[in-house]
Amino acid sequence: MTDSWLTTPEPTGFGLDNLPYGTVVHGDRPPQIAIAIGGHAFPLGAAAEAGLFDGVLPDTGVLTAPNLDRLLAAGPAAWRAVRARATELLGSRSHAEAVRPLLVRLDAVSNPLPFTVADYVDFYSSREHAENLGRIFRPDSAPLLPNWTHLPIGYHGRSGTVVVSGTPIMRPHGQRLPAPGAEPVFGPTTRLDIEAEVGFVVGVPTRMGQTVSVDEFADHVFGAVLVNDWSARDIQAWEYQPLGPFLGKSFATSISPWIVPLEALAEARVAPPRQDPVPLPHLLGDHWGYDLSLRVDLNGTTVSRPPFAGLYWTPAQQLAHMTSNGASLRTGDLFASGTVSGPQPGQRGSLIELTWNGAEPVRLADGSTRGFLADGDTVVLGGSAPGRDGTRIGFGAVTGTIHSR
Ligand SMILES: O=C(O)/C=C/C(=O)CC(=O)CC(=O)O
Ligand SMILES: [Ca+2]
Ligand SMILES: [Mg+2]
Repeated sequence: MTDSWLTTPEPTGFGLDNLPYGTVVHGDRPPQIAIAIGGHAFPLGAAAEAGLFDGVLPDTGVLTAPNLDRLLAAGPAAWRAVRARATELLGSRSHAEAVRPLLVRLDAVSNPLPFTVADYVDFYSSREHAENLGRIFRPDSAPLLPNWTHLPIGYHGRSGTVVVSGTPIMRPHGQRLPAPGAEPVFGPTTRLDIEAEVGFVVGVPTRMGQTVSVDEFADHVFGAVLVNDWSARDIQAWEYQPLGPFLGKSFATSISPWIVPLEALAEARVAPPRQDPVPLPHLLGDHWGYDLSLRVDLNGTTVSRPPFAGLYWTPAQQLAHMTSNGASLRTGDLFASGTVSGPQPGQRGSLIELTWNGAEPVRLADGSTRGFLADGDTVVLGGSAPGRDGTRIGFGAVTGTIHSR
């Protein structure tokens, strides 16, 4: 926040070098897009109507739209132009008089889903996570299947149940085996879990037959959000072979309301991990990882701090792989990294790993323990990245509370 004329009592991670985008509702005004700055939202619809973005984009409707769909589709040149103008408006004191009356405190707005989620893909790119799940689900086989080091494994999820932070999570019902070898029963999951992930939001679409190379990542991807891919482990374990996750993961996936633009993550780029074997050519190019630090809080107790930097497959490789067969992209496609787990036990991004399938429950600050989630539990995922000059780029948070139905 040091460069802005706005000051906030405590660092929010929403400084001038971040400027994440979301959708806000306040008062009687219909939803509009906004940028978060410090403890405030800067509504871009109102700003455009006040003439503050005149001449910045050929189509001002992009800024007065009810969500980010049109800005996502407008592409990198438009993203740069809006960001440059917002940086001027929020960074230079000469604009304070025009901007200040438009600002709304973040605690006075609600955040609808920031964009229309088109398709939703979930990868499986953390080697530590994949090995842990392999050991738990398939104890008699090698932890990694042979394809894992050759391509970013993923599956198509259910975009219609991607919800914004704060949306109540209904405990799913489904089939599970009450004991190994027993007959299946139907009822509420007894193994409700989280998955701490990072999701990337596609702006610029492609035609069918077109592919997106590793080098073209930034031509298509707008930014990143935190993702909690809620998972019912008992339903999953029974249903997943041979076609993969289905109802155990399709009931809800929560995302954080503010999309951090790729440009804000420039300082967070890190070299990708060494890949052995060297991937096939369609997965090679100029690519990088991101040094994002995640945090998982369960009812106010921090239970994990997953590091994103060590992920085996990078977001650019995920996108290249996802389009390598010629499948088209749509504006609003969301592809998530997969659960982020690091090598240390305190860095695991799911309860099934943290508690080793419930056998070693985690202890919370109130003295209670959890193998999996109980009704009434609240999970908050947070995240941040290094910014310029020692500052942090904040992702805000994605929260969800479990309800029975
Ligand atoms: O190994 C399995 O059978 C299942 C793995 C998962 O549940 C992981 C998944 O959804 C992808 C991810 O988040 O990494
Ligand atoms: Ca997942
Ligand atoms: Mg899900």
